Amino acid sequence: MVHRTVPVTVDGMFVKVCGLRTEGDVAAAVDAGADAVGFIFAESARRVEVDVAKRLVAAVPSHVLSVGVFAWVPAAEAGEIALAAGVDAVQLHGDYPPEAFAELTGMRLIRATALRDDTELAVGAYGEEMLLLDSPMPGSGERWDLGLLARERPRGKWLLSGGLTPDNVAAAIAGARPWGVDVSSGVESSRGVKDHGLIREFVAIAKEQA
Ligand SMILES: O=C(O)c1ccccc1N[C@@H]1O[C@H](COP(=O)(O)O)[C@@H](O)[C@H]1O
Repeated sequence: MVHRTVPVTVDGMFVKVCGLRTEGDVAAAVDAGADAVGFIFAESARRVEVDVAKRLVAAVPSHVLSVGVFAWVPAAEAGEIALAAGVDAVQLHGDYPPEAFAELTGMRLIRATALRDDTELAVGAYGEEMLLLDSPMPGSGERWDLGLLARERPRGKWLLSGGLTPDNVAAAIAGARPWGVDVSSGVESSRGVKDHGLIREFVAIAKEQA
């Protein structure tokens, strides 16, 4: 645990809104009913510095999970930044082996990966609390072939992500049947700039699908 122990109590579909950069973004996501909010520490137009993230995390109520998002950095480095920012959980994107997750024992973890033939689909296999299936280009707004889930799909706390929008999230949930969804690009007016109306719309539609 990084910041505080927040049991994830979910009302219907778990919804994470990611890439928040301002207090207004946090308020919009929380007021909309998001279960989790994400702050990007990876190379991105959405990246926030640790001191900014710390301020934003302080504005997240205790019933909402705050998540630090990292990509292809050493796990220990991600853990240090997460601790400094005070987020509740660490989301790791990349081909991290189980040993990398083991370095973060005690933290709440989200294992983020694109779906490939050899992807471990058992949620918790690497010690993670949630599994996130995303497009091969995280944060790009690109969709991926949900038909790949026909062969095998995860069970339990897994999140669908990659190119979701208010217009396509209902169909995506119906097809993939995830435990939760995660969005960034699809609730923006331009890259890195959140549209609060789209956040409200996305969360409301996703929550209706449970
Ligand atoms: O949002 C980013 O820029 C980003 C950068 C590096 C790793 C992950 C990133 N975001 C994650 O991507 C999905 C959202 O994807 P989309 O924009 O909705 O297609 C979400 O899991 C973010 O945490």
